[in-house]
Amino acid sequence: MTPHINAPTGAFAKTVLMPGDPLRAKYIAENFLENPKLVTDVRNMLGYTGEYQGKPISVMGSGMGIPSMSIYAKELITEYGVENIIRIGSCGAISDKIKLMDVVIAMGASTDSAVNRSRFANTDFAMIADFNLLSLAVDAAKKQEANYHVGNLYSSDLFYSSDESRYDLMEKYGILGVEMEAAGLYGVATEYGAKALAMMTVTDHIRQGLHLTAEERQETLNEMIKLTLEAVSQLD
Ligand SMILES: O=P(O)(O)O[C@H]1O[C@H](CO)[C@@H](O)[C@H]1O
Ligand SMILES: O=c1cc[nH]c(=O)[nH]1
Repeated sequence: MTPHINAPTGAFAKTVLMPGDPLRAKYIAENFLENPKLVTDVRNMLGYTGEYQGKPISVMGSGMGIPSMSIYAKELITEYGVENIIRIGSCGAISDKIKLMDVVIAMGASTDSAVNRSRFANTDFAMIADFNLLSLAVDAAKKQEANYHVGNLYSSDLFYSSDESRYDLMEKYGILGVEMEAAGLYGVATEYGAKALAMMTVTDHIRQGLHLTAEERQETLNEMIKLTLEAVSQLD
């Protein structure tokens, strides 16, 4: 057990899906996994282990922002032997080429957070996804005929930013979506020797001021969840 996770040793599968919202973790466990069992509930950051197509898999909330994600991801890897972490989240798009409900698969993650510079002698380490997880996700997205994009994500410390000009820069540099955890997850996975990927559903269009309804969020997140489960079911 850790200060933040009250599951016994061995309670997590080697692959953990991590949405930001612990209630989304509950929803996924109850609707997509067989025999789901609650394994941790400290601070209501719910985590479950069940099976998908006969293979053990866990799902746990990460909370919002890099600090929260970093605590849980680090403890899952070093204290529970977790090998693969896949963030399944929501993001805001900037470019008109990206539509609401599209799926963004984060080959890389840029950030305004200082955590990765703290790790890497105050220099810029390129935060990238594990190539095998990325390939499996792309294969699953093709098979599912999802509208997907692969590229660079931006993990922002601020959900509410008054600097609108930053979105011009992000668009110029090809950022596909803005969210708040992926660059931290990639940093933790790199530091502690695990594999990571972040998959996002576009729930908001920042420039166009568009937002999915609650019902649309549910349906499109379902598509991403199925796609992710299909991808991780191919892991050894
Ligand atoms: O839907 P989740 O996974 O929480 O992701 C996004 O939503 C939250 C902000 O509303 C942040 O955590 C951001 O990264
Ligand atoms: O961080 C986030 C998440 C969803 N939508 C946004 O605009 N930003």
